[in-house]
Amino acid sequence: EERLQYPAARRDESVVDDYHGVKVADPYRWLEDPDAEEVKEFVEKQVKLTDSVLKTCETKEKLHEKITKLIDHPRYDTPFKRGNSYFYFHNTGLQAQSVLFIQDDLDSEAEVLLDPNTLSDDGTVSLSSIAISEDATYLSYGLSSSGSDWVTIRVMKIQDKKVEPDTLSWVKFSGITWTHDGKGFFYSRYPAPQEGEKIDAGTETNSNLYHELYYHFLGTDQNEDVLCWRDQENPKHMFGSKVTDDGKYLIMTTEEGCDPVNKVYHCDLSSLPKGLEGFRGSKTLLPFVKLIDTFDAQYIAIANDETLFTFFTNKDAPKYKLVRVDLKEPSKWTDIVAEHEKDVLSTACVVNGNQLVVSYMSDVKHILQIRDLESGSLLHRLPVDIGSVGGVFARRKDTTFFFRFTSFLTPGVIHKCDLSSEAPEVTVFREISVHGFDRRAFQVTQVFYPSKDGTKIPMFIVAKKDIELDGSHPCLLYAYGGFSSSMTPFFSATRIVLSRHLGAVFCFANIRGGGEYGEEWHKAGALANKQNCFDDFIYGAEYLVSAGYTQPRKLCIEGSSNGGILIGACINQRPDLFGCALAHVGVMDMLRFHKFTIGHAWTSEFGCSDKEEEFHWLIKYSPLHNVKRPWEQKMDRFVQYPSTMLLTADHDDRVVPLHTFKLLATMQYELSLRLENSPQTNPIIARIEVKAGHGAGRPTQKMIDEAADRYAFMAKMVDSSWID
Ligand SMILES: O=C(NCC(=O)N1CCC[C@H]1C(=O)O)OCc1ccccc1
Repeated sequence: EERLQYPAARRDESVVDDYHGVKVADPYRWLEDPDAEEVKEFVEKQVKLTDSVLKTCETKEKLHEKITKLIDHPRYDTPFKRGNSYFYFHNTGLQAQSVLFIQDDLDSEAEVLLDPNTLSDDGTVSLSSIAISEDATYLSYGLSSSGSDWVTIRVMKIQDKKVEPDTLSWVKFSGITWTHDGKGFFYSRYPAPQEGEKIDAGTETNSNLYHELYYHFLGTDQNEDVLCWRDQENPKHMFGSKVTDDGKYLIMTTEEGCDPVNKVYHCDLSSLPKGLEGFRGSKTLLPFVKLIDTFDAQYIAIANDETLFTFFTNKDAPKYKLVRVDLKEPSKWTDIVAEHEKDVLSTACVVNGNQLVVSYMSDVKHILQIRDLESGSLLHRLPVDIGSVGGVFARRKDTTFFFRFTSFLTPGVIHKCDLSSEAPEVTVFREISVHGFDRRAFQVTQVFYPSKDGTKIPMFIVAKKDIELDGSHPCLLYAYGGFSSSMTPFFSATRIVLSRHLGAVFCFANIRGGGEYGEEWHKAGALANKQNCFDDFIYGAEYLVSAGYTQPRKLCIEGSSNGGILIGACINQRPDLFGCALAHVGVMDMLRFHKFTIGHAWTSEFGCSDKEEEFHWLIKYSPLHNVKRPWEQKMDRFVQYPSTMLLTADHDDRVVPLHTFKLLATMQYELSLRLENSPQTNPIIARIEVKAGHGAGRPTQKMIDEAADRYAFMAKMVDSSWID
């Protein structure tokens, strides 16, 4: 087939860095400036090239239509109580953003409280967080534009839905937590940009440093807010806040990266002589007591009775446990729910006065239990199918709570659990049905295949029932592998369409780096062990081929963000194993990622090229630095890179687009431009979205458009035919 004409991108051979004596060229360094005319031209040419390729992907329109139809079903999230009202999010199907509803009772008329779709004409303003005051008088909410991490906090009076003038800017990576007097709330922010420092809400690449914790008094200007905490000596530190259920304590957590470890400071708000008012206009920080002042474990406060606190922790418990401490005797800790020998404690939430709702992850499936808060002893097991439980928003004073259940073949069920009688009563509160989807046509299998070092890796395989294991099927293999983030079953309308109309098998490999088996599993795929993630994924692909599900030229691999590294590294290491590769918002320059926006927080997972030993970990797998021509390697047969689509967006300030731009230019040059008649005929392209970010808050239409594009590309490249 004809070879693509790639746009030539300038190579500045003069840019060579010295990492601990090792010279590393970075000829596309100029692509790191999103505002440079030359970069805008680069993007324009790449968009044109990609559009020309997408025009030849004939399943695009049909995929778009089928995905739109299947996504167009009403979706609800779990209801939660504040004051005497219930709140829940709902999407009728194709709304750009879900809408927040309020109702007095579960079966009374619900009305719209906040509809983010009215905040922009193209649905690109999204709700990033909400917090309702204790008596449900006020709703404070964070708005983000074009998918950026930057948030503007607003406040609405619930009773008349009037939006107050309060507007808080420069908010990022922030919770919102009200004091129970309803006078205001704690939130986190970054300092306003210095003179001349360009911050334009999501397209800048400046590093986010010197996080601060503030308290905002309702009805005042942001510049009157009380600075509660900051740490000038530790620019990477980030501060979270939570007011306890009894309204008495402010619990502040400090993180310095993405590892599940944090400090815990507490402040007894009732002991402040003049309350928080006493701090207005002063630079004095709040008087915190340091309960935990190291980063050797994670501690999340889940309940307290006066000074007796219950914490969710991984201290000496990589599969997590619940512990208790009296603030008056901070060195005496006792186990309440001991670490399970196999299952990972995932969530714990106090409910019904003195009970706990806890969920465990057992071989990547959730178990739900009710336990006694005081002793931790098991009271009830709640019946849930094989799948994922989420959205448990319980309050100590509620006897009822709701939870969401989903799985690969269950679009989403909201269950209600009533604990008012002796035995819990679990009922279906809302069932999300997807018309035209018949789960009986599909089957889900969980396999445990051995990786390179023999470690058993779980993988979910979803396929139409009774397929022939003759290697003929297109297959989509997805993984993430990092940040102790676990990938449990979830419903994807898009993948159902791929299965039904392209005959695709879709798979999810729970590779190391995730949290599926606790912190050991996470650490086994991080820092010096990152290659385990790639081995796990490669062996998963080999398993799918040897078991007859698919064959290399029909196998498409896909990953996002940290999962984008996975894709970049795997096509570098095994270009022969895949027919297609889709890498979303990947971190592709592992030597420089820590210099941009929040990248510095990821050194806990990847290490940092500033350190010699860690540089040698990173240079070995960094996608940008390991693009090699397979036909020049000692590959045992003629090999080229799979057809590759890199995806990014102009307002992605989590993983800045420069990673994708630099890898794209490098692959197009090394594999094609630098040779006459290169053997690389598989396309290497990028899909660059505008007015979009890392993914959170992306409007439905943009998600459908992107899915249709990338899977039409996949369909063409693995040469799968449409099934009506
Ligand atoms: O950076 C992340 N999360 C990690 C993240 O988004 N990553 C990690 C690598 C690339 C990208 C991804 O995989 O989505 O969130 C910001 C944050 C908040 C609080 C404390 C530290 C950091």
